[in-house]
Amino acid sequence: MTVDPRLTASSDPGRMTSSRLPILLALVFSSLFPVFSHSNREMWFQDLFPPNTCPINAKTNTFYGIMFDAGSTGTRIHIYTFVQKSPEILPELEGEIFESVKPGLSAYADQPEKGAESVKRLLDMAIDAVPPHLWKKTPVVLKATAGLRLLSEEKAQALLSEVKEVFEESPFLVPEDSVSIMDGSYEGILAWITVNFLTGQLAGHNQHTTGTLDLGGASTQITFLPRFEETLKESPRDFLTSFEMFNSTYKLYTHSYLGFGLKAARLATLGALNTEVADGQMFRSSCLPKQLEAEWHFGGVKYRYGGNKEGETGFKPCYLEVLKVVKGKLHQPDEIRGSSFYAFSYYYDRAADTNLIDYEQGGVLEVRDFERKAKEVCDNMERFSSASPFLCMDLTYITALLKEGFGFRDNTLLQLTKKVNNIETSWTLGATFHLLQSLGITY
Ligand SMILES: Nc1ncnc2c1ncn2[C@@H]1O[C@H](COP(=O)(O)OP(=O)(O)O)[C@@H](O)[C@H]1O
Ligand SMILES: [Ca+2]
Repeated sequence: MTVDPRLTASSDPGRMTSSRLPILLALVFSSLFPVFSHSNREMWFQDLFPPNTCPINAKTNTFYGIMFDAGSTGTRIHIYTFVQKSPEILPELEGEIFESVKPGLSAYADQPEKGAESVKRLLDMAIDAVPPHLWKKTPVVLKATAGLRLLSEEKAQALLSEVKEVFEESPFLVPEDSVSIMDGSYEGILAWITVNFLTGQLAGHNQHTTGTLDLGGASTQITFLPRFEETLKESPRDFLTSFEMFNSTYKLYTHSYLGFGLKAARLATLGALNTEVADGQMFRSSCLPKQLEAEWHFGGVKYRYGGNKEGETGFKPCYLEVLKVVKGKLHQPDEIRGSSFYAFSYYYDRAADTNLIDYEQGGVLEVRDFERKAKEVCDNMERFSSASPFLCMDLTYITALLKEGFGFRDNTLLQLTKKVNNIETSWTLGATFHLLQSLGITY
């Protein structure tokens, strides 16, 4: 029995990452907001927040932002602390408190109150973390991703309105639209903002920004800043989005593929995605251990699945099965073939599960490393039988998605990083910047 290290990592309530990023952030902010100067007292956030809320005479100020990520496999709270030490000094992103619960909201499709309860338990942490005098000024927002996108409108709305009620009963600031399903393209853009902000790339002239790959349970995103005219010309219109943040406009390539997250891909490989599942129906695959027969609940449906008892198993037949799921289904922008990308979520988890990277430190991999590991696991399933029975399928899917789906080269570099300077590399930070910007909150 292997323990998912994420479970231990996230079962530490109130874990405070008190990282300080003063130098880095000062650099980022000062180049993002070149208008800043001591003499005219213009502030870095002048364009970020309306002038009437700029705390020109404020002393040390701490302000908070609470962002919930209602993912398909879990709900996570991110409580960000920002400090404005004096009007002359740039505010710092001081730290983040992070906690998560499983399962995700969509698992409560038929019990929306219970779903909202799981959110409330996380929100109680914010009550402890944020000083009472700041509660009213601290916005709380929840954005749901693919899990809720896949539910019926009615079930999704029932969950969202229960959560809204929890927010409204809390002492925090509840903006309009505080509970919603996020558009897939925002997920990609906001994660891109987070990563490039945390790595200081937004400070320059966008020369060295890094693209991002997110592999969730139900959907997957790819986002990068195109460098070549060709990419802009050849990409489908709705893959290109202009986005304003920190006083700059970014024209990004981004797309969210619904149904191409790791768990949805398992169902697709088994032939069980978007089909009526008959009672007792068995779905078999050459990517699973021969003798396996088991049940799996996903999105409120029970699936029976198993290995190819009589037939083939192993990497080759598995790759062919998985290929059917991705081949020709994704747009392949030429310019990404040779670039490097940040990759998170299940890319990270599966790489860590198979010791391709260190669970805490992350690491840098080439696309071919996933293929090598997929072969090793699929061709020796009995050796990996203590791990998830889906390990072979997952690694093979990741390999096929990267190579045949997006069209990456074998030697494309992937940077797997869970945290930069102790802050989670999640779309939630980008979303919090956007939130603060729209609310004009500074303390
Ligand atoms: N903030 C986070 N920190 C660590 N892991 C995360 C975080 N957000 C998502 N993950 C990982 O992402 C994967 C699932 O994505 P999820 O967000 O639940 O699905 P989706 O994005 O499709 O709604 C899991 O591997 C989960 O552990
Ligand atoms: Ca996600």
